[in-house]
Amino acid sequence: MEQILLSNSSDSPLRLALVAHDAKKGDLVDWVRLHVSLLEGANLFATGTTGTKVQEASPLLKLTCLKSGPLGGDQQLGAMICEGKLDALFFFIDPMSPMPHDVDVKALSRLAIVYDLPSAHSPSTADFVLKGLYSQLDC
Ligand SMILES: O=C(CO)COP(=O)(O)O
Repeated sequence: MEQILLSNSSDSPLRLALVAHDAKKGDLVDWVRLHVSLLEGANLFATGTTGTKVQEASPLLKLTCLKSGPLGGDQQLGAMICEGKLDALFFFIDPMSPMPHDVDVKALSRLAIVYDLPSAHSPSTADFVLKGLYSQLDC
């Protein structure tokens, strides 16, 4: 099994993507608050509305807001995955609502699998992924 490549070196901050559908934005904001001390050391990228809410709740984070998901933000993150510019994806998907941009949601999830990018879709898996990433950096 190939070793997961984290960032460019152990000195560079992790590059983490944050995305949540509307019904899950509160869960993501709570999860970020819980892990804010770890996340303050990371470079964060988020789709527009998610990023705005995360930044309001945790203003000290280094966060780049991309386009809103349905307006191309999911695809911008997909391009970053292809280009090796992300170390993990935290994508809190709403499994109960139909999405007008379902193709973008699928494309983003699919590219994370294609490139074997560590990904989490719920708070409990996000805990494992984040702790796993930082434990690799500590080695
Ligand atoms: O729709 C999204 C992901 O598919 C999220 O986009 P926003 O963060 O702009 O709401």
